[in-house]
Amino acid sequence: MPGGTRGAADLVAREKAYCQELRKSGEWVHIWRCVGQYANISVFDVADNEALHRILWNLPLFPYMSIEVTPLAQHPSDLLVGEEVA
Ligand SMILES: O=C(O)CC1=CCC(=O)O1
Repeated sequence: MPGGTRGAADLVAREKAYCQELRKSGEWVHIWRCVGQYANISVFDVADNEALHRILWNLPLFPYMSIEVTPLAQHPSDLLVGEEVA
């Protein structure tokens, strides 16, 4: 990473602020740490592929990440099926 330790710390701080902004807006629904790895699993609720692309592209750590995207659909056994989800 450019800027050594201080540059890395700045990027991580910007990543956290960006994440928290999107958590508050509701587009970044979950973020979980993968145990024993510097990795996370996140769930996004976005309008379309373009919205997800914009979010990921603008991640401060994006240039240093490996990202795998798995589109999800509602499961028919989900207790929330048929209910209005806020
Ligand atoms: O620490 C990570 O997994 C990278 C990251 C993404 C959002 C955030 O706050 O940190």
